[in-house]
Amino acid sequence: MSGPRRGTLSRVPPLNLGNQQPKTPLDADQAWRATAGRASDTVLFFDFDGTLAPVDDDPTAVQPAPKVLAAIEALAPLVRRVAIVSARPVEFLRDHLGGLAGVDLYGLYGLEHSHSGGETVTEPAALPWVPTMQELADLARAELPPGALVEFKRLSVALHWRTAPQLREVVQEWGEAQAERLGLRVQAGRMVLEIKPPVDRDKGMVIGEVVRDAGGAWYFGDDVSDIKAFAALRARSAADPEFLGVCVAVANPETGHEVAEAADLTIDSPAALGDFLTEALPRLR
Ligand SMILES: O=P(O)(O)OC[C@H]1O[C@H](O[C@H]2O[C@H](CO)[C@@H](O)[C@H](O)[C@H]2O)[C@H](O)[C@@H](O)[C@@H]1O
Repeated sequence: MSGPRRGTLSRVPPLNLGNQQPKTPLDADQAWRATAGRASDTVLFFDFDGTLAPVDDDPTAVQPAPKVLAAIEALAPLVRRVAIVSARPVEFLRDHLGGLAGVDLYGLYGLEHSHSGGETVTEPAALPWVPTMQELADLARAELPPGALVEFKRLSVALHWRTAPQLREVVQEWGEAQAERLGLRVQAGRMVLEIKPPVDRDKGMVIGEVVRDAGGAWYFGDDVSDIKAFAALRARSAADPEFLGVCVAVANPETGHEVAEAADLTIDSPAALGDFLTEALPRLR
């Protein structure tokens, strides 16, 4: 198994929000020990793609890595809350988490949520944008060259070039021009450009709200959108030195460097995360 390693410290701060506050000075062992003393007051957050599930060419074919779901299910009763925070719709998360109980789901960067198996609630300000997103997906399918993959997610459209990397520039330019034309927002990701409604909601805002009265939190993520979540934990720690925020990057060849720079620890892969969480379990019991 590949264990966690310290994030690399950079002399020149990278251009992201995650490095604006000091990192936690603890290694993984110390961080779990500190968490054990406040487990019932700690929230565990996980991104989905690239964190719980290894990347696949086909976004519909992904599955969580072995051990990950069993470890999360066993951790859930030991901590205050477990939450999955993803760009995927809540329905997709529910279908791909194998009936995981007692876990909160935040989909579409927080535009949707479902608490502990409850109904899915959509941010009302986003709903009027559904027809625009549908039209955008149809237009993308008609206008983008073969090889670009268009993923319609009701309240966002993801334009993928993983299986046709030569199309990166064409897809990005097309997506950015459409976002400007329609007054939408873009979010970069791993070989993907995501186009979203102009509604103020991101992973950082979700995390900021959930940890407001928590004593600690861990966030595991692999992509640039997860850096906003790291920043929310940094901000919470800065406001309250008693709060323990631990930011963990899951390594990858695309966004890995930037995310690791913003994190306290780096884990090699979703499979290694399964081992990491399994080994943490007895420490919280
Ligand atoms: O917030 P996340 O849960 O990390 O979602 C981010 C994006 O994940 C998916 O795309 C990524 O994973 C795909 C499957 O492994 C891969 O083919 C693609 O290249 C990656 O960008 C998802 O399809 C997107 O909608 C999410 O925005």
